[in-house]
Amino acid sequence: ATPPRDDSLYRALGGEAGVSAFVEDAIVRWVENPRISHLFADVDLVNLHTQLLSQICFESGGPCHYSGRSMEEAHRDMNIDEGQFNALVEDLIDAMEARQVPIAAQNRLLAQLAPMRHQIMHQ
Ligand code: HEM
Repeated sequence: ATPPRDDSLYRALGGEAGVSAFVEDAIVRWVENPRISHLFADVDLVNLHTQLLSQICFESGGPCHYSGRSMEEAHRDMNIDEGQFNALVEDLIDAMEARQVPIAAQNRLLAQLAPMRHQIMHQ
């Protein structure tokens, strides 16, 4: 039997409604951020929201499966540099702050996502 997943981070992020809300808020910020907006110009933002919701749900222990592309594949040919990576993360933090995600939960999620930078940058 598989042990039950620890969904404490998912719950601390506000579950499906909470994650959905801050992901939507973050996407609006990315699209409006002159440092990275050009990368989102031709992107299907509804699909992006769906994929990020399921990825963050999964990564935080929630009852979801991520069935989108690998991080290498999703960010291929964008040649994302460190400044752009940090710009996206700063907007994500602002979005979580605006949606009143507790700081401890913000930090746990960021720690979970940070190691992915190697699969995302310079692809
Ligand atoms: C830890 C950081 C990041 C995570 C977890 C992440 C996650 C994702 C996911 C799940 C998708 C959807 C993949 C799919 O549709 O199959 C995606 C797409 C995308 N990401 Fe990221 N991403 C991150 C960082 C970045 C950065 C730094 C940028 C640019 C500054 C970026 C730009 C994009 C764009 C433009 C797309 C849409 C690609 C397309 O639909 O063709 N991402 N990302």
